[in-house]
Amino acid sequence: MRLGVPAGPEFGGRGSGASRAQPGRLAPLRRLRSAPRPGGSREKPHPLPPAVGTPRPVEEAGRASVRNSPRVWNSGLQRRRSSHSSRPCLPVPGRVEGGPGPSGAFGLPSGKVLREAASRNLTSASPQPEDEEDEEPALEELEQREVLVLGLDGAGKSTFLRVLSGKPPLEGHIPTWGFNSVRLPTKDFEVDLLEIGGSQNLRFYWKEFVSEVDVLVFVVDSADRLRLPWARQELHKLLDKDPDLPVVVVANKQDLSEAMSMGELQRELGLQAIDNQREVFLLAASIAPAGPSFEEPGTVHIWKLLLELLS
Ligand SMILES: Nc1nc2c(ncn2[C@@H]2O[C@H](COP(=O)(O)OP(=O)(O)OP(=O)(O)O)[C@@H](O)[C@H]2O)c(=O)[nH]1
Ligand SMILES: [Mg+2]
Repeated sequence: MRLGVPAGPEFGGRGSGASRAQPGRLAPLRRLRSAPRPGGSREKPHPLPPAVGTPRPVEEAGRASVRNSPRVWNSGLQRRRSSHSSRPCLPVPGRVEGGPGPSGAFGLPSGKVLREAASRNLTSASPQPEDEEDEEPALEELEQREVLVLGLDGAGKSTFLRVLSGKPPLEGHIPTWGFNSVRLPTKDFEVDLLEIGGSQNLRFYWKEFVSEVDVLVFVVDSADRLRLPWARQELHKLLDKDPDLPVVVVANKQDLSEAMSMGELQRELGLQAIDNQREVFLLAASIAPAGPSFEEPGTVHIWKLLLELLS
């Protein structure tokens, strides 16, 4: 088994990968396939035409629109992706950070549903009739990339989405009871990031979505030693579900003194054992360090890697 990229300076690492990387930097990691997937072996779920409209540079991601939890349903989804036909709606209260109040069940979004909601500037959407499928709104023309953000509750997923979209982290942990999404434009495409809450009753739904996205980001609380075995178990369930999906494991909360080293995390998460054909990265991060100021958001390097993988 090849243990990928040594921790070079460009990744903010310090050598063997056994030491803790600097918070906020890309950490020693393991890349098992040298080239990013340039639309290669894994078929894009939405082979859409090239982006239209005014391209915006990646650096402007902070100004991206944030769509907090549009209430959407799965209507129309089944027609594009057959595997969606069995996708369940989340039988959970609809309260999501910044989103509408509790009422009824959520159907989790995928790119198409998110695009529909965004194009209509909706925070909630009703089921769409079948014959609207052919009417593609302007936003539908934009090329999309989809990233699923998972991890145990409290790992930092919502914080990641907030910081990426230029918002300050929230004080304390406000659990996501359904999903949470953000769309970030780049000059070449738009990136939809979808968080599904990490509480135990929501983890069941994670696997329904891994085959629908381009990259999986799995956020781990590096200081949560006790629950690491659960994180490992959930991560490997997802890996088993889609053997080709590139995975970025974010070892978050590296600012905490009790945070595990990258070597330890690599071992405890069982990353060495992962199939050589898969792209797997382990990145150290402090997405929202508890201490005073920090120079750059802890998301910068994660975002750069995502862009590389999605290009
Ligand atoms: N010390 C420290 N705390 C962090 C960091 N990132 C996030 N947090 C905190 O971790 C807590 C949980 O963050 P969330 O983003 O809400 O966690 P989540 O993964 O979305 O959790 P669920 O929605 O319940 O699945 C919050 O209090 C954050 O401020 C970090 O890098 N360092
Ligand atoms: Mg959350």
